[in-house]
Amino acid sequence: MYTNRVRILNFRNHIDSLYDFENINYIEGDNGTGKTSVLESLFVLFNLKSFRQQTVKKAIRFKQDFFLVSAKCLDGDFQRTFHYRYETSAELKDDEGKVSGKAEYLSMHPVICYSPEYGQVVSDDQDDRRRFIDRLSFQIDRGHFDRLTDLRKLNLMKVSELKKDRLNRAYIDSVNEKIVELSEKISGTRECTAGQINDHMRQTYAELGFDDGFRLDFRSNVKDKNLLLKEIVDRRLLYGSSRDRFYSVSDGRVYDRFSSFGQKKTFVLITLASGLKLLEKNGKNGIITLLDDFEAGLDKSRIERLFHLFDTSAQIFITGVKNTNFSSNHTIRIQVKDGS
Ligand SMILES: Nc1ncnc2c1ncn2[C@@H]1O[C@H](COP(=O)(O)OP(=O)(O)OP(=O)(O)O)[C@@H](O)[C@H]1O
Repeated sequence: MYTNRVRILNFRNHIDSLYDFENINYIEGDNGTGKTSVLESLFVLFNLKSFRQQTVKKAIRFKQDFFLVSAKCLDGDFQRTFHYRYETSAELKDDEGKVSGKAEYLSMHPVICYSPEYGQVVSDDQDDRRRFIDRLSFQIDRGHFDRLTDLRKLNLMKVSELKKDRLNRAYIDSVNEKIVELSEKISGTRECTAGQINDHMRQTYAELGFDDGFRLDFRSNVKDKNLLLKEIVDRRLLYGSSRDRFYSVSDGRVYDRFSSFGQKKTFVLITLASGLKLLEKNGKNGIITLLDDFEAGLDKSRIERLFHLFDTSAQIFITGVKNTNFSSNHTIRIQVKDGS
């Protein structure tokens, strides 16, 4: 996917902005002018959710009823315009009308995104870490998406039964049978994706000559079936893929919090770049990379070496206060500010 032009209407501080893009785009502007929001609008369009810790609805410009993001894209050899409108719910259209089939749409244009607003593998919330691996896993294996949807439904059914005074054990056992089967598959897929990311990461850390070689450590409880009995005693969900956890590990030590900002940012960027390589290896192309506030906190040589990891993407969008490292690329200076 290649985005030629985007129109952003009533989206955060953007009243009605129009931008033309090239291969590598640098979106430059003072703080609060709406640089991140440009990337966010593209992310929302292609991922159907925001990377900020907020629902998409919050992006509607204050005092307005809806937002609209329209993008003229090159999809292989075809020109297509996508429109994502949010009023009370999301509505996605292309030139031919309503776009249906969420899984297919998402798999059509994978997006790799770095933003300080987007926790992913270093989020305090394990749900975000799982989601990061799931997005990559699902790009490789569409079945992963369906299995996650089914598991969510089964877990809800089990939780509602666990809340009842008198339990229907036969019902719980039959739900558990399916949960075990799905969880084993889901956790297996996640472990496999994390393993492949680790292979790329190991290689990248070595190639870049960084000695803080981090990797992802995957932990799952799906082999511990005793937890299914404990759930009945405790009356809460304890078993399955929804409890899978990911940790960042270096030299056998778990880093829940990184003391070095640069080390943490490097780890996230290398994880993302490894995700990009993994998708490419699995035949995905046309990948869009969003690098929000990319240069902040990184020295010049790190910026160059880390950026290089993404240069196979179909299109790259970088934001920053001042374009000093990418001045030979297409620069868009934005001045939206409060839009009033
Ligand atoms: N729903 C909304 N309606 C109107 N304005 C909003 C809304 N949500 C956020 N804003 C404003 O939009 C502006 C854009 O924020 P954004 O994070 O995109 O800026 P930025 O240029 O990336 O800033 P920084 O350099 O500080 O990261 C901010 O001034 C913010 O206050």
